[in-house]
Amino acid sequence: MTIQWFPGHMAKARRQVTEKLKQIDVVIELLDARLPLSSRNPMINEIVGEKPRLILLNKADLADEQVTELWMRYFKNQGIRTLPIDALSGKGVNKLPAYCQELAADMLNKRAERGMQARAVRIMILGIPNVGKSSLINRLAKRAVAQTGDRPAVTKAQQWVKMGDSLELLDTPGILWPKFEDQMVGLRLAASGAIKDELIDFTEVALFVIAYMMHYYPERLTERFKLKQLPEDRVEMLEEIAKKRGCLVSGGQVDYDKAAEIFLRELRSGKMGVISLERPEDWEMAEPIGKPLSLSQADF
Ligand SMILES: Nc1nc2c(ncn2[C@@H]2O[C@H](COP(=O)(O)OP(=O)(O)OP(=O)(O)O)[C@@H](O)[C@H]2O)c(=O)[nH]1
Repeated sequence: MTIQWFPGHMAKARRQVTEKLKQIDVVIELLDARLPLSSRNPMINEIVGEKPRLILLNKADLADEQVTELWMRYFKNQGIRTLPIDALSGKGVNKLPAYCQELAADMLNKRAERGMQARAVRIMILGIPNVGKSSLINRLAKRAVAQTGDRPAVTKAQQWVKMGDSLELLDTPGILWPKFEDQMVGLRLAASGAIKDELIDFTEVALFVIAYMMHYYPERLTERFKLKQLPEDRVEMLEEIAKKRGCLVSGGQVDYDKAAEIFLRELRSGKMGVISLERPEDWEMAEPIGKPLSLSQADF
């Protein structure tokens, strides 16, 4: 699904989320474990405010476990609890109810002090498109309440889904936009498959990922493409990939775009192993790896 994120739509999305939040005790912020900050809404702290929050690092099955640990530490330092999960297989999801109960303890205690009846903790899921919100809702509800993947925009009344006696989940997630102002974010989202292929320049995105892998995962490249040594730069690396995958045009020239597309498909299908596309330190670097991509708000 491509969402046309124009300023009016962002304001509307924010209003809708803010409205839903009034009924919520604990917010579940869903991020992509491979690119947590790039898959995060830039105004999330302002939107969520002081409400207790849990960050779920979804698609952890596709991320580098060691890097996921660095991210958990990063968010812990900001006072936010994280849980890596895989919404498809359900791995990690069973810990969620206990975490939500802990985060809602203040609210529950206050109610008890005032002599009010105990009630279920109400939670909702917030995240950018394609991060796995519907997959998680279906997993938590143990049935298909939210549709995943491509679907027409169908509006239906929101409902609470009971999760045991102590938790209630809002069956419609809050959809927010990513950070458009940062072009590196666009590259990471494109690499992860979050942006429609028709809208991306394969070569640009592949060169970004190649540069990243030459730095952090050089042996994956040499092993996958059977190279004795790593080439000098990323363009040479893409040339090698083109040669290995038979992407040649007449006159012996290489077809960069075809090679880039093949490379990205191999990356996304996990053929190069689990890979994280950003690390906390990338956000502190003066010269980021890779070059910017020109994406507009309408591309998401
Ligand atoms: N490998 C892996 N894939 C996942 C996981 N969670 C979701 N996906 C896939 O990611 C894609 C997007 O999942 P959805 O649940 O539709 O995401 P969403 O956030 O509801 O997306 P929108 O409806 O666009 O807002 C689907 O192809 C899912 O199968 C996960 O934990 N691991």
